[in-house]
Amino acid sequence: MAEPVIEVSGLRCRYGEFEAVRGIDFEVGRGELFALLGTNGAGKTTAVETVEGLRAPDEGAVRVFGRDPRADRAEVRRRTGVVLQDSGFAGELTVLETLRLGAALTSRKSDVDAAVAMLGLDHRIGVRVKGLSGGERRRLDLALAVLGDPELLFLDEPTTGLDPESRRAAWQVVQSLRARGTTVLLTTHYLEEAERLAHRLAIMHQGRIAVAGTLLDVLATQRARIGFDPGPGAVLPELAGSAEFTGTRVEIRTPALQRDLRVLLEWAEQRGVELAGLRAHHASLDDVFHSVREEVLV
Ligand SMILES: Nc1ncnc2c1ncn2[C@@H]1O[C@H](COP(=O)(O)OP(=O)(O)OP(=O)(O)O)[C@@H](O)[C@H]1O
Repeated sequence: MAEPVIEVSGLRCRYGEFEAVRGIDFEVGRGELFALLGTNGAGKTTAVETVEGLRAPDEGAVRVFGRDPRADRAEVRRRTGVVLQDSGFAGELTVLETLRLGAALTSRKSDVDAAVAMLGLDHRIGVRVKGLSGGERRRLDLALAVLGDPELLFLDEPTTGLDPESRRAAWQVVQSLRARGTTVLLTTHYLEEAERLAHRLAIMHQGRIAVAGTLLDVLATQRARIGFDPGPGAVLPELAGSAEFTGTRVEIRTPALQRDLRVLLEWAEQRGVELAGLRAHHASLDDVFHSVREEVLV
């Protein structure tokens, strides 16, 4: 991995007696987009707030740029952008005034025009913030966070509440940040968002990381699926996976997708039959998430 920008080891966080984060480890390398997913109440916000230096670990260690984000808050903050759920700026200010205020508050050299252009807000700069749509507000939040081109960006559920079109527009912005080499820690409830944007991801459940890695690593924790209609009285060949019949259709869950598919295609070829309605695919992130929630992977 590239030089780590975020290092979390053995992190535990408690609220009184309740342990919300129960010993998690992860690293985010320079230029990497790392997505933290999880079931409700899994501990994502608590973990990210600790990385942001907003709360102290009860146990374990957090390093950002090799520093303690609380003890060296000024230095870490100078190199970091944060997208909050709501920027909290006054609704009476225009978009341009808000961005200028944001630029004045960051110690990095900020290019307001570049942020406006990147986020496609050019035609809205004279509009008061209270007159923006939800999607435009989120883009303004993003524009504020990318002022001064931070090395590290925390994106906390950046597309929550957006319609599909605004969500796609926000993804484009995140993709351009990714292309520029900005390191990003993203938390999201949208599996598709993580699937499209993240280099690596982790799924948390009840304070622990249940599964982590590249998308392929994570998908490989679940069996792939092959489904087709074998026709009446068919006896399937021996497969690595297990078959389950529902009506006329058979569903095979297999750890060896390519091998079982080859065996089935050869079998069909020899019998001179079509595998009607054939579908073969790796597990989806949704399958993995479901297994985590059902605690199969914890
Ligand atoms: N201030 C608090 N006092 C007591 N318990 C808290 C506090 N904040 C969070 N918790 C509990 O800690 C656990 C983790 O919460 P956290 O907000 O970190 O999870 P999350 O993964 O971000 O959840 P969600 O996806 O639902 O927003 C939850 O069970 C939550 O109820």
